[in-house]
Order: sequence, then C-alpha cells, then structure tokens
Amino acid sequence: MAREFPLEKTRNIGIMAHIDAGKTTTTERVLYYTGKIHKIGETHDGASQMDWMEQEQERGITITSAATTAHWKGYRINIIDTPGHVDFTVEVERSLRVLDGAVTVLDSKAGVEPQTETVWRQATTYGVPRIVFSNKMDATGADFIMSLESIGKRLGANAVAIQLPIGAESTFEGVIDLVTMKALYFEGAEGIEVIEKEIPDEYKDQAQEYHEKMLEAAASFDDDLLMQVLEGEEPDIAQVKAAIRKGTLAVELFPVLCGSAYKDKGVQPMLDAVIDYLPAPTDVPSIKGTDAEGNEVDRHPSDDEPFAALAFKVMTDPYVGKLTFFRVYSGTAESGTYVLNSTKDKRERLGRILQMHANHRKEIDKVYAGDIAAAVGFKNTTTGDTLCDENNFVILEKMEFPEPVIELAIEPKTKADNDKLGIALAKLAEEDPTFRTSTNPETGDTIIAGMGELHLDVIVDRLKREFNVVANVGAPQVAYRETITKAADVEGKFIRQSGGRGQYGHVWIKFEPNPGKGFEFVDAVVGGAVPREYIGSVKQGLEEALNNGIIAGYPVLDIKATLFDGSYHDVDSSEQAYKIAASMALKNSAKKCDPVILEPIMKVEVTAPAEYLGSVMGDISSRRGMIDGQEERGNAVMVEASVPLSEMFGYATDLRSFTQGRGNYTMQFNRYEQVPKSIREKIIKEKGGKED
Ligand SMILES: Nc1nc2c(ncn2[C@@H]2O[C@H](COP(=O)(O)OP(=O)(O)OP(=O)(O)O)[C@@H](O)[C@H]2O)c(=O)[nH]1
Repeated sequence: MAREFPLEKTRNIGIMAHIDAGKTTTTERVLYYTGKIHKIGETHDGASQMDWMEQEQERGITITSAATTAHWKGYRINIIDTPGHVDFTVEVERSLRVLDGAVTVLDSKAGVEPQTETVWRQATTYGVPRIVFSNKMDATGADFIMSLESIGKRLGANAVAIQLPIGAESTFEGVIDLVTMKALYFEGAEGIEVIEKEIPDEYKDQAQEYHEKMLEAAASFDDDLLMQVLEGEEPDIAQVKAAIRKGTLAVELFPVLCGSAYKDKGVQPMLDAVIDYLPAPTDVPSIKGTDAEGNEVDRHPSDDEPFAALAFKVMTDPYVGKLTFFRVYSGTAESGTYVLNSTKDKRERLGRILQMHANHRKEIDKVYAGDIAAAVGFKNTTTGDTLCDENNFVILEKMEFPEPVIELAIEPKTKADNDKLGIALAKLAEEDPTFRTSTNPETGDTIIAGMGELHLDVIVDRLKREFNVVANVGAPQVAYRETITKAADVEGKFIRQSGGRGQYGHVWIKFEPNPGKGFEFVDAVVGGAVPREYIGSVKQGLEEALNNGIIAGYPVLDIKATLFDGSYHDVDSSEQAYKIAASMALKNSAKKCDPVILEPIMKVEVTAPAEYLGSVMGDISSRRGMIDGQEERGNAVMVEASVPLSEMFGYATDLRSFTQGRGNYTMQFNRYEQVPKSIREKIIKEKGGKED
C-alpha cells in the first residue's frame, strides 16, 4: 500500500497555551471543522472528545498528550495535545520533541501569561516554529493589539500580525486577513461557512497600516519582495506567503492570528495558516542519532531510509491495553513485523498499529516517515526509547527528564491493596518518566515522587479509580537530594571469614563532586588489584547505594567515582562482596567528602495588583525567597523570585488571602541548592539520624 499523504502534505503540530487560554476548545473546533466529530463537546460539560480521562474532565484540564489525526484541504494534520499546567511541563517538553511546529494559543484579555513564557522558551530551545492564535476575542477585556505587543515585550519575539479583529468583546464579528486584504466572517451552524467580504470602511486605515508592517516584516526574508515593497508595488499573495513561511520556518518570525474558538470565529483561517506557514517533516533538519559503533548518524525524513522512530508516550487504554505512541523519523514499518527497541536492546512485535482520531481509532497496516501512530502490545518500550530496523541499529537523541521534587508516602490498607499497589505503580511509572517510586528503607513505606502537588494528586486519584487501591496517603514532602562537596580517597572493605566459604571485597575509590553531570564511574585499576570480573559489581553496588543516600537517605546526585585500587582473595571474593564493599566506601565518604543536603529551588512568578506589591515581596522574603526581578503588567505587577520548595506549601491559600483573591502564581523547578545548617539538622533528625 502506498502512502496516502505525501510528506509535504503532513503537519505534525502541537497546540500550546497557558491554562485556560482555550487550547481544548480550539482543538475541538479544529476536529469539528476537519469533519472528524459531529457535535462540539464543551470542555466543562464533561463531553470533551480530547480529554478522555475521567479526572481530566472533572478538573477541566488536559493532562495527557493524546495524538490526534485530522484532515484539512488535502493535508493531514497530526495534533499533539499538550498540557497547560506547570506540573506537567515535561509532557510539553516530550511533545515538543516530536512536533515540527506549534500553535500558541493566547487569551486576548491577558496576552502572554507566565506559563506561555515557560512553554515558549522550551519551544525556542527545541527550535520549533510557531504561529500564534490570540483567542477569546469575544471576551470582556479582549484587546488584540495589547496581546500582539505582549509577545514582543515579554518574549522578545518578532510577532507579526497577519490578521486584525473586526470588533472586540461582544461586538467581535470576524477577522481581516492582512495578506489577502479581505474581511472574513463565519456563518451557518457553528460558523462552518467562511464568507469573504470587503474590509469595512472604518477598518480600512488600520488594515492598511498593519498590512504594510506585515509586508515589511515578510520582505526581510525575500530580497525581491523587498524591492517591490520599496518601490510601492503591491506584491503577489503567493510570494508574500512564501516569505512569511520562510521567516516562520527559520523561527525568526511569528505570524499572529486572532479569533474566538468559543464563538466559532477564526479557527478555519488558523488551520489554513498551519498549512501555509508551519513546516512539513521535510522542512525540519534531519534527526541525529548514534549507530552501533557509536558514530553519529543522520536520519532523513524519507521512506527509503531504514526505519527509525521515537516512542514519546505510553498510556494504558481501557479498551486495547497498552498503547505506545511513536513518531517515525525515517523509513517505514508494517504491522505484523518486528522492530528493535535499540535503547533497551529488545525486539518488539509491531502487532496492531492505530491512528487516533477524536472519536475513533483507525487500524493501519503501515507507517511512513513523518507519521505519528500508536502500537498496541509493546512489552518493553517506555517513553524516550528509540525503535529501529533490526538490521540498521540507531539510537536517536535522548529525551532528558527532570528529577522529581516532591514525594509522599502511601500505606495500603490491606495485603490485597498492597499487591495491587505494586502492579499499579509499575504501570504508572511506565507511562510517566517523571514519576518515580521507591521504598523508604527505614519504615518500609512506599514513596511516590513527582513534579508537583497536582502531579501526585492525579496519580493518587488514578490509583484509586483505575486500580482500586485503597490506601492512606501521607502529606507531600520535599524530595531532597544529597551530594558531596569535597574530593577524597575512601576505602571500602567487606571481609567475613567465619568457617566455610568467606566473603572478600576490598576497594579504594576516589569520590569527587561532579556538578551537573550526574553519576560517573571510572575504572582506573591497574595490575588487577580488583579483578576485571568484579569491576561491574563495584559500579552496581555504588548505583544501588547512591539511591539510599549518604547522610539522610536521599538519592545522591552529581558524584564521580574513580575505582583506583583494592585487593582480592582467590577463594572468598565474589560479586556480592564487591557490591557491599562499594556501598561501604560510599558510606565512609560521609566523614571525608563533606556531604550536603540539596533542596529544590523553584522559580516563582507572582502576579498581583500593584497595591499588593509590598505584601507579596515581604511574604517571599519570609519564605527564604530571593527576588529576581519585577515588571509591570498593565495595572498589575509580576514579581519573579527563587524560593525553596519546602517554603511553598500552602502558598496558594496564603496568596489568595493577602491579595483578596486577586493574586496568581506559577512555579517551576529551577535548581538545587544546599539547605542551610538549621534545616539540615532538622531533616537529619526527622530521618532518625544524627550528625557526627
Ligand atoms: N469567551 C471565550 N471563552 C473561551 C474561548 N475559548 C475557550 N473559552 C473558555 O475558557 C475556558 C478554558 O477553555 P479550555 O479550552 O478548557 O482551555 P485550555 O487552555 O484547554 O485549558 P486546560 O486544558 O485547562 O489547559 C472554558 O471555560 C472555555 O469555555 C473563547 O474563544 N472565548
């Protein structure tokens, strides 16, 4: 079977937005107009088609990134729904990894909001071209020009209006297309018909002004166009579009459109803009990877190259079981064949391949370069793994996931619940790489850790609902980490010789701080002081011990261990003995390497009316916070600060009370810092230890 859509007619896009800007509503309109759903579900009526998880509907927020396929004017658009809440930024990041372009949805009342900034900067990091849809033009307070200008002011981006609204708030009627210089109105049921008319007289001057600004911006990507503009000629529409496309693909120009998804206005021209200005898989640079020999290789978006794909989302579906979403970068693969998970070195059978539409799934026989699809029944693949042709090994660039910053203890009510909990947690961890589980070595409690309170809330909720686990849940705690601050040579010796076969493991390890580089192990043993076959055990012993910490039981970060000496015994040495010796060396580093406890420091952005500035700043200082900057936002101020996570519990309630409900904030993990001495002592005491 040949491919249905040429690569040039494929768009893999994401819709990104601040919470409540209208991403879900916009996506649903898109699915409606593209003919895939026939009744528009209101997100807050719980009838939403995209938000299929129960608690997503209840909370009215989109949590999972579901990939949905739609068709528009002979093109295929794959839409990856990205979440708007900061706790799920990693979901945004992972989708950015597999997208070629994005639509940023703004709320025309607010313009660029804090979370828009976070997501925008991530998209910039990944080089994702964007168009902007300034939504909610019908809402009270909507102001397109303010919204447009906020993109330049707050994001420093070259935002160029390619539309203007006709009217605003309750008089919002339609949009002016500044490229064709026509007015567009949306008539019929759900605005299904796009009617083109002349620009109303009272908008002609403004349209001309912004038309010229748009031409000027476009002309900087096309010399010929520039000449025409300078000579006052009216250029060809196709040429203008091509220049805007060029600037957009270079991530140097951001076309801005407007509308109201809720009032069915402006969505179809936005889809046209997706086709006109956002990249096809063939427009983006080829992806880099590593072959079996460790050489860097490029994989191009072509059906003729060997198959290479990236798994970007694993989810459990109530009907078909485990679904693994993947993006194909090169080559093709057919259902019923095997592919290699090169990250894990495991074969996977590509049983059924599904493509998800808003209200149904379509089974397909073959996937092509540039496609996004889901495989049913993969056994070993988790998010971030590469899938490739069995005979053409490649590992594509890895996704990086941040460390969880918050954790809580779960205590199952009965033995049966305990068994269910184990299975449930394993499943959830498979779906979500930012969610971790562990066991507290002292209490035996199960600990779950994640990116924020809401993240853990959702997980606890799913444990109850989907897996019927009844459990007591502890209060959320900060996920501290440990590291060392001084290099030293440390000995670890495990020798037991009491009748029968003994145990003998003996190592000398140099531990050094390794800032920002995680755990690194170097084998520098000479003359077989530690026999070859035990080196791996030393490394493994360290890895296990690092999880249990040095001083307070928190995982150890950023440490380099160089195994440089040791000794062995012909009979008594064993893998186990070297593992224990390694963990003893780590324990001994407590005395020599000045270990410290690290706490997550959050980047906090508080927005409140100006009269509360004093209280906001005072409160941040009382939370051991540092003010990083402040900025006016209309008649409000935005304060940016770095605050330890441990001081941020209950902040939502406090902020609400001292700003009479008018303050808002977002927070995101920024970095780790050493905790002050007084807090260190408290933590160690709580953990049942004592300082030497
Ligand atoms: N007035 C007006 N309201 C809108 C518009 N679009 C969405 N809304 C409303 O804004 C609220 C948020 O819309 P959603 O579509 O759920 O927003 P979202 O960005 O998907 O939000 P999350 O999924 O929570 O991140 C809902 O109450 C919508 O009905 C619009 O164009 N105009």
